[in-house]
Amino acid sequence: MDSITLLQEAIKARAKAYIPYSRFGVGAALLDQDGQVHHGCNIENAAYSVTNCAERTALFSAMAQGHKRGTFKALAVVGDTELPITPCGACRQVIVELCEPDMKIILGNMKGDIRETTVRELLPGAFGPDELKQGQAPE
Ligand SMILES: O=c1ccn([C@H]2C[C@H](O)[C@@H](CO)O2)c(=O)[nH]1
Ligand SMILES: [Zn+2]
Repeated sequence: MDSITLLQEAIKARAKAYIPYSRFGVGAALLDQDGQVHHGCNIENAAYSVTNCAERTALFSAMAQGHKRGTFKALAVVGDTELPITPCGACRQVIVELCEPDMKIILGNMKGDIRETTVRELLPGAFGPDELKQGQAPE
């Protein structure tokens, strides 16, 4: 599936956003290794900080369907921004956790601007699963 098609899926996902507070809809489309697309949208909350972004919704939805860390092929994200949307820090951390460093990230806006990047570029120097040493309790 090409980048434009995945971005079009992200636009479809954006229509499902639950955004009573910000009115700022975001859509995400996650391509898995079987060629299936998992939609994500932002889902806000009256307790604002509990809001889930579109990117995390797509990843968590796919994981809940049984897809595994590191098996995803691409993630497209779209919002009504001046420049292609740029994921928040929390989502970057979750993307690093669940996606390979060289996985493609396609960022877009509603005017058709597109920026392609990678997981590695989105969060350089990330603290990820490889940094955790198991079973070493502090002295
Ligand atoms: O990449 C982004 C940036 C923002 N939002 C959401 C969070 C909140 O609902 C609204 C405004 O920040 O947009 C996303 O879903 N993804
Ligand atoms: Zn986010």
